[in-house]
Amino acid sequence: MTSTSFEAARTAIVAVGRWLDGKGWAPATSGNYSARLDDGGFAVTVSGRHKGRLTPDDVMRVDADGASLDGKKPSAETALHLALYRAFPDVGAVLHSHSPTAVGLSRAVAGEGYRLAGHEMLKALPGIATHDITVTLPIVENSQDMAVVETAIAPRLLESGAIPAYLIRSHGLYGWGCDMAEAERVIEAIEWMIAAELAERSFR
Ligand SMILES: CSC[C@@H](O)[C@@H](O)C(=O)COP(=O)(O)O
Ligand SMILES: [Zn+2]
Repeated sequence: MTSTSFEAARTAIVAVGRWLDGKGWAPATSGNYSARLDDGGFAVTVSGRHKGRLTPDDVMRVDADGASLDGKKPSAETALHLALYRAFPDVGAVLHSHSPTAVGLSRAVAGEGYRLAGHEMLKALPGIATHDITVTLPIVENSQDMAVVETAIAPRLLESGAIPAYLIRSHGLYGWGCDMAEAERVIEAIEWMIAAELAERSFR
């Protein structure tokens, strides 16, 4: 499923906000979520709302250019969501989380990516059927100008073996999937692998 009704998207987005906040991955109004709609538009979280306390009214509609269709103010990062829907027609949902572990990794590690290798959890990512693989989680620099972030990440998304996630340094994690369940799985799997690597280092 790559698109859904607005009402179903609202329900799914409210629920995913509660889940991410419960994990500690959506503090202090951070994060934003979206879904592709049947009518060609997109459901996205209203800017500035606490994502663990969303109501259906905190989920709004935008067109493919990000213009508000109901007078509300869309997420400041709507352009990053729309870029993913444009690049991948089979993407149905995009999630953005702000976990301390993922952000800590992005600050501690220099360079343009972080390699994840050998984890059984890699099989939670779409298209991966073995632990015996190395993937790169791209890291791009943060900017308040979404066009700058989008330009930095665009070529990385199309690399061979690219995974459906990236980190913005000192900011947070983006993950996506064909539907909300797959996007949740991607975020949860990446977060888990980052936490596992942190645990591994602490044991050494
Ligand atoms: C402390 S709020 C973090 C924001 O600046 C931003 O990064 C974010 O994730 C939420 O912005 P929003 O406009 O509510 O979608
Ligand atoms: Zn953010």
